Amino acid sequence: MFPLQRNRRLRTNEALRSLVRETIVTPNDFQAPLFIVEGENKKEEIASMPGYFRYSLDLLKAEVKELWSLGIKSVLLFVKVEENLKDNKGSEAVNAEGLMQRAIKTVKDTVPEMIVMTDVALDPYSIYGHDGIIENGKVLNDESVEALAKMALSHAQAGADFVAPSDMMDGRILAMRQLLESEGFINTGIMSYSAKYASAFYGPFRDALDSAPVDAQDIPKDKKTYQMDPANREEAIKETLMDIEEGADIVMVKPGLCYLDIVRDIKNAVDVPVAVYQVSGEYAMIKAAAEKGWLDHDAVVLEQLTAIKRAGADFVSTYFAKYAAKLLS
Ligand SMILES: NCc1[nH]cc(CCC(=O)O)c1CC(=O)O
Ligand SMILES: [Mg+2]
Repeated sequence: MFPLQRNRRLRTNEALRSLVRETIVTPNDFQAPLFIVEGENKKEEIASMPGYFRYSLDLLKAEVKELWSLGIKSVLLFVKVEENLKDNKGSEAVNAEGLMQRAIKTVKDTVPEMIVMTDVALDPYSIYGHDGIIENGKVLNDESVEALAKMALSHAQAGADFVAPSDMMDGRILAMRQLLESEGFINTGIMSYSAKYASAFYGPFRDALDSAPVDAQDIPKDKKTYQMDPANREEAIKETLMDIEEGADIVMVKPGLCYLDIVRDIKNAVDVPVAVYQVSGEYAMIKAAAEKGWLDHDAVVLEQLTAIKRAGADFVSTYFAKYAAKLLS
């Protein structure tokens, strides 16, 4: 007797494998997060993210040109805010001459076609390292939403193509959409971090921006009252459907690898593009294991990006964007 199906036949050689391959990853699938710092001629490596840097605006230009030349068509901007500019309300976030607002203009002036998305959350601007305003030991929802909507408007005014609220307050997408519409920014999109988990994988990011929740009395030690419980699945669909109803153009699942079941659930449930954020801790894990010689760095990078896309991501925000684009070229 012979086997009725010889599945190995389709795996005989690379030509055949590539013919029947279900998921192809290209630089079109990547969005590059960028960390920006005040000053000149600065390219600072982030200790817990080897090979990843914070750039001052002058050096940002060359980086953005290189990304574009490699086929990466979108960036997601984050700023490291000077300590003396931080307060509880994130007042600096709406400064028309602030670092973010100048960064948006710098990117658009350098490569006008580059799609610029901006992180909207108060944590880099907050003396307490929280995404919203704090009062009596609690993160206020509605007051924070009001501040976040103004922040989004300020980014739109500076020229952002999309704002990307990462704060997980309730009702912020509706508030942002309404404010943007009423101010004439009808074409500014919203990419909502709609299913964002209270994950331990954000540590290196908080090092990069010096934005971790501070350890002080009456300040919440973590973000569990607004970011989602990693144990929850159904809730991710509820959160995401609500954000779409409120006006989100793109929804996001974050982090990536531990949440690919959520990615597939959401891909099946919605008819808008689904983004996935492969976060800083995921980057750091691969770097650390590769540094020790325990994993094949390049193979693992491509395998993870392929897996995220296979799970249902329409694109991936990834610190490997530039590197993987080079690998693929
Ligand atoms: N709200 C800000 C924000 N936007 C993206 C990340 C994490 C990204 C990463 O780890 O790569 C965070 C940190 C956090 O929520 O604490
Ligand atoms: Mg929500």
